[in-house]
Amino acid sequence: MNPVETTALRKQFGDIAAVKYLNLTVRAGEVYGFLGPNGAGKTTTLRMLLGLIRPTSGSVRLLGKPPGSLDRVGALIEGPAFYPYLSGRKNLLVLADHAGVARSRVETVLDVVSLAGRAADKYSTYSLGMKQRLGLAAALLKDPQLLILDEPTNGLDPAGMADMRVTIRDLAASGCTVLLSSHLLAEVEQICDRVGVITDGRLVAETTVADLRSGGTLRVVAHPVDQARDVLTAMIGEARVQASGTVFDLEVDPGQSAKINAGLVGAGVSVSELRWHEPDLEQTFLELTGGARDVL
Ligand SMILES: Nc1ncnc2c1ncn2[C@@H]1O[C@H](COP(=O)(O)OP(=O)(O)OP(=O)(O)O)[C@@H](O)[C@H]1O
Repeated sequence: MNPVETTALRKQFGDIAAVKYLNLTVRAGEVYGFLGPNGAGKTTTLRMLLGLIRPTSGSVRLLGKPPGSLDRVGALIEGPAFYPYLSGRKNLLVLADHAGVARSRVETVLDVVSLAGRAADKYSTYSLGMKQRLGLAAALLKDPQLLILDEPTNGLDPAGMADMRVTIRDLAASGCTVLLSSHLLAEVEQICDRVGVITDGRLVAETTVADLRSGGTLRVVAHPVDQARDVLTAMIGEARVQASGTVFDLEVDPGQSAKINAGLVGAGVSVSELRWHEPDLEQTFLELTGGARDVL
């Protein structure tokens, strides 16, 4: 059983089709990044997953059940409502009592989000990052198997973002499955195992972050060009040689660079550059999201 499964999930707001036939699968134990530009349909999807709004059609299974009052799902989706005049700790105690969770759990979750040192201070004195961490602490009270986080680092400064990333990875390492949305490619790349790219309500790609990073080329600058092309074609085949002037991009493993260099030099070709060229993730995402620059 996958912790999250949607089938042909769709949401229509009047004339706006916010989510279009979405099939989403989040596997147990992974951190899944739901990446898309502003307005792509991420929040609408997460709200449907949590049963906060009803899908127009299609279905949702969370931990094998329809959405609703699931004890083992934690969420940070809309800015959580806390009492400004109570401390962080007192706010969590109120929530714990309301949810029937043991009060001792409050200290545990304060530790997990590194807020124990400021837990006695009033919520109204917290920075945005601390407010966000308290929101996460609240989502963790019921010791969830699945965490659903909508843009968990939105509005945080770089240090706050880094803290939040570490906390999320730690939670995943302790066995919690995490689904988070983001409009930042770099963030998803750093925290997630797999990524689903959504744009205009549709899932346009789903892949592992490892796969995204693979697939670079060996870049060679060599001349005379015609002779270099002949040697390279003979060595690895025409289909794996892309040429632009004296620059060749070769679809080979990085480990083949020494052999290719030796082949070229041995044939009397002069090699002035030979280096591994990483795949251009930004370009890939621009293409996938129709040029939406706010994912970068
Ligand atoms: N309650 C609503 N009524 C009408 N339209 C809505 C409503 N909620 C969302 N939409 C529209 O649905 C589309 C998807 O919005 P959604 O908030 O899900 O996107 P998002 O990917 O989460 O973007 P953001 O990062 O900006 O929140 C947008 O065009 C939005 O204007």
